[in-house]
Amino acid sequence: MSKKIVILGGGAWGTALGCMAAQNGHEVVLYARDQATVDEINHKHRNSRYLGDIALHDNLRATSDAAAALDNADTVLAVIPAQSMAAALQELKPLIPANCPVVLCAKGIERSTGRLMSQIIADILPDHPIAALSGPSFASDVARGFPTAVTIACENIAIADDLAAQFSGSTFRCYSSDDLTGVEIGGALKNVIAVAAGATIGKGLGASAQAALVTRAFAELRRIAAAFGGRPETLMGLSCLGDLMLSCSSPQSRNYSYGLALGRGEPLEGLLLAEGVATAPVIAELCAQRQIYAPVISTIAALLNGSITIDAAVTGLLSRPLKNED
Ligand SMILES: NC(=O)C1=CN([C@@H]2O[C@H](COP(=O)(O)OP(=O)(O)OC[C@H]3O[C@@H](n4cnc5c(N)ncnc54)[C@H](OP(=O)(O)O)[C@@H]3O)[C@@H](O)[C@H]2O)C=CC1
Ligand SMILES: O=C(CO)COP(=O)(O)O
Repeated sequence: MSKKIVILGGGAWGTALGCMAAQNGHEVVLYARDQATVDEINHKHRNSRYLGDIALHDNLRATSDAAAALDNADTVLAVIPAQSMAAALQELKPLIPANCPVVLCAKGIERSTGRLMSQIIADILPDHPIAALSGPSFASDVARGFPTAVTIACENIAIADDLAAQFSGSTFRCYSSDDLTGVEIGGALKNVIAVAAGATIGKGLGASAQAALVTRAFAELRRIAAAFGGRPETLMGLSCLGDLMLSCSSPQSRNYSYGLALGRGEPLEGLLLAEGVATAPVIAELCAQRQIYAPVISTIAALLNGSITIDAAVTGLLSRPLKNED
């Protein structure tokens, strides 16, 4: 059944998800604060600032009027970067219709508080069903209609199933899960590992070191997810393992590209926002507070704050004594 889907955020991922939802026959309104982006989407079916010359779906409409966008929304997708999510939702809160599910599409943890995105929603919009959409999916692939699969998680599985049905189409497949925390942890933490994978390759340490690092990190992410109340097996799916495969190997990933530049000793200014860089120290701190054994994350945090070199980080990690499933 056709729904009114409202996308908050006119960047690469919001625009791509808007195209996908329009392709599925929904009425889609994208809220972007930048009027030039709105005009370009409505008149030229492009978002050149974020998606180059990719032709957008004809039925994707945009507006900078948040009240008009959110009026009678059935489902809201929050596609604003993690560090800006709380401020944006606080501002838009009075406009979001009661009981309307909010689907989090950002991957990250709030740096200033250590909150997962779902904790932000629970604090700001406590009466709304919360879901997360996550998995291996580059915006440009989805906007072009390339085949993609993701997970949609909500603690109420009936809502997750309903959302998965709303967004699944001929080129975009959604699997449902009731493990919101597990899905969120996988999506947020893979960004950190992608930076490290890129740095390993950029430094010329080889694909074998990259594979060892990512595999050890994956074991660690499963432990961290369990400590936060998620199910380790959830991380075997698209939202963690799938996204590690994508983000730890492709220069299309901002996080991997940031790591490549770091490893090569290239200038980092001007690179696109790499969420893993913001997230690594927060996760390391949260793990330390909860006494979670997280050598990979803490080593990456130390690398990013400049207190150790990449060689020391990679060789140090690979020579640590083994513990449990490491
Ligand atoms: N790009 C991708 O391939 C994928 C991205 N994601 C996740 O999606 C999230 C967003 O990424 P992406 O779309 O690529 O980021 P972009 O940098 O492309 O776009 C971010 C958008 O958010 C808008 N924005 C920022 N702050 C606010 C605010 N306070 N109110 C309203 N709008 C705001 C920006 O507006 P303005 O243009 O005016 O600055 C911009 O349009 C990230 O968490 C990322 O991890 C997930 C899967 C794939
Ligand atoms: O999450 C993504 C793909 O699944 C996008 O990754 P980056 O943020 O590293 O570009």
